[in-house]
Amino acid sequence: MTATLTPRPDASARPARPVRRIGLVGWGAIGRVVGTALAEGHIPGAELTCIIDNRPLVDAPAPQLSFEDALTVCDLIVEAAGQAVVREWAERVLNSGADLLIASTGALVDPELTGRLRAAGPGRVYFTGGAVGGLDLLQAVRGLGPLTSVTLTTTKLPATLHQPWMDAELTERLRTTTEPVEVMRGTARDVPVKFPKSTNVAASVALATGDPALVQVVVVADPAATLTRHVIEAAGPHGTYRFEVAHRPDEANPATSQVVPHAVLRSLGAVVGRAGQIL
Ligand SMILES: NC(=O)C1=CN([C@@H]2O[C@H](COP(=O)(O)OP(=O)(O)OC[C@H]3O[C@@H](n4cnc5c(N)ncnc54)[C@H](OP(=O)(O)O)[C@@H]3O)[C@@H](O)[C@H]2O)C=CC1
Ligand SMILES: O=C([O-])CC(=O)C(=O)O
Repeated sequence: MTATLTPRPDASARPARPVRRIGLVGWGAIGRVVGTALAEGHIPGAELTCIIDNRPLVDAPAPQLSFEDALTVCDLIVEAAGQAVVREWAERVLNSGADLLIASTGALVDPELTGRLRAAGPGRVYFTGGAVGGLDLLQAVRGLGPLTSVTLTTTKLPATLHQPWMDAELTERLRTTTEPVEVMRGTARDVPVKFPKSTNVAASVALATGDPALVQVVVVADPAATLTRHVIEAAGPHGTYRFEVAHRPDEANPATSQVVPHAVLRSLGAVVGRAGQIL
């Protein structure tokens, strides 16, 4: 085929990419590490413009703003606060024109919300792989056709899995067990809602593999789990896949693995990346 193609404008004539103005939601286990790294200039092309958090902050390296005010000054919001924030704010962020990077992926198993987010804009929505790996490969495998089975087994310290909806017997079992206890078995549609601060990974696997109902999730409380474990096993006509990670939990918030803020920074680096980096 022959075609007459217009030459690309000279690079020097193109405007330089503006530094992205980041609004960080959540100054907790994830947010403090992300915000400190941003304030120290570790992510080329991104500056920490403001922080949004429920509590008054005394030690923050950027001004604390309300969500409404943040949307008037930021062009990329990084969510590290919780699923409720995604439900309440994601659509407004995108409609304001800002992009959104989500850590609390569990909110995204709700098809009504994801439908609204797909229709919103001009902002774009991104999610971080967070505590699990292999998602890029699982996304690529979908190009070959659907997977036939996906399982995630998450094992954590019992205290990080206790939930207000649990009955007295299960609560006591989690408090006293000396052995692993299976606390829930379900799909990625159901599990992240039941453990909103500790099984977002199930939703992340579902986002990568394309169907929350296909992802079988087993949640295990193990008093010996000084490392948090996530095992993803998937199979389809084109191959079989297994990814296993074991993370040291954050000291202040052991529901969250220490690696997660660094996964957020890695995702952010890819979104805002500059010439001079291999992305
Ligand atoms: N994708 C993944 O692999 C992972 C995702 N996550 C997600 O990230 C979230 C944050 O994790 P982590 O940093 O460990 O949690 P933390 O509880 O340590 O910190 C969350 C911070 O956000 C604040 N916050 C909560 N709701 C709001 C709100 N509506 N507006 C402003 N601030 C708010 C909290 O304040 P307060 O305490 O007053 O509510 C707290 O300061 C988790 O809830 C989970 O959903 C976590 C781990 C892994
Ligand atoms: O940090 C982790 O290991 C996983 C986690 O809390 C989550 O997925 O919500």
